[in-house]
Amino acid sequence: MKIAFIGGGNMAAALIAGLAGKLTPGGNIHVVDPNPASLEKLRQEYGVTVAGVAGEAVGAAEVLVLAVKPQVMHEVTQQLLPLLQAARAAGRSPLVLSIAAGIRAQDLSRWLGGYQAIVRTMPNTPALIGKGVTGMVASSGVSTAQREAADQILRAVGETVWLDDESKIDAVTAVSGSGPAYVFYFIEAMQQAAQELGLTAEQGKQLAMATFTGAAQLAVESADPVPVLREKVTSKGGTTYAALTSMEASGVKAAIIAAVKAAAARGKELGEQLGAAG
Ligand SMILES: NC(=O)C1=CN([C@@H]2O[C@H](COP(=O)(O)OP(=O)(O)OC[C@H]3O[C@@H](n4cnc5c(N)ncnc54)[C@H](O)[C@@H]3O)[C@@H](O)[C@H]2O)C=CC1
Ligand SMILES: O=C(O)[C@@H]1CCC=N1
Repeated sequence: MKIAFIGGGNMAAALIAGLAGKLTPGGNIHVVDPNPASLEKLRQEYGVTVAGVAGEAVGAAEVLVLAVKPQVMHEVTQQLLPLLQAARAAGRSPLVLSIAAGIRAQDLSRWLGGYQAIVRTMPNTPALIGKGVTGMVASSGVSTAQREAADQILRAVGETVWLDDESKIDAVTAVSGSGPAYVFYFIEAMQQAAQELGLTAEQGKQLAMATFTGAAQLAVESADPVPVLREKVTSKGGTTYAALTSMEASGVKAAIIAAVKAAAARGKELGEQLGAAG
């Protein structure tokens, strides 16, 4: 499979790490980015071919992964438009796979001259260690083979969840796309509490990290549902009860739910604002 990445930043690097030499040889991956330092790093690590601007190698790819910030997506589509038009004229329609937050497939399609073979995805940063999860939705012009190719690309860095309706991708963005930041925020708070209670930074870090990874793994592996696991930690009148009662009194759960909804609303708003271009 020949894959071209438009944008060679954090998320592209995570995907390339999962793909190069596994799903496809590094030499079959082409990366376009105006930043020479990012390109050189990717070229050295994975043997990918690189370019500062999109050219022939992009037009020749079977999959174009759009991995730039949402704010530059319109400009990038205008650079890709002639290459896709040439591919179409030659009887090919490469799959366009976007990982950008907020950008709607209908806008990508319009910016790309009515192009229909588009898969919109929302990965997350644990993809960097092969533990990502990605929500995905396919436009009507995507073939079964292209859908499978998109799934393979994202499965190279974790799990995939297919959606039947693009409007749900804002919820995915809010839950799992932004989600790692919420977890890191909670870890930071636990570490700060550990230090305020007299533990060293190193001890607080070790305790918080092991608690998070251990509890998350237990939740995945246990036959018990998560609320039951929580109850098993919570002795009546004990320490956990004191902590959870304090959290309830502070409205922590309601605040988390409101925060996730704010992220979903921002995703929708970004889509509407950026979609107005072009
Ligand atoms: N960071 C995250 O947690 C997640 C990010 N995303 C999405 O992934 C996309 C990329 O995000 P990151 O990798 O974090 O950003 P990044 O800033 O690390 O990478 C973006 C890259 O695009 C390059 N670029 C800028 N203009 C370009 C152009 N005209 N042509 C080619 N490349 C160009 C930049 O030089 C940069 O290397 C964004 O749309 C974001 O919404 C999706 C899921 C999670
Ligand atoms: O914060 C953002 O907009 C991106 C999308 C999901 C994670 N980071």
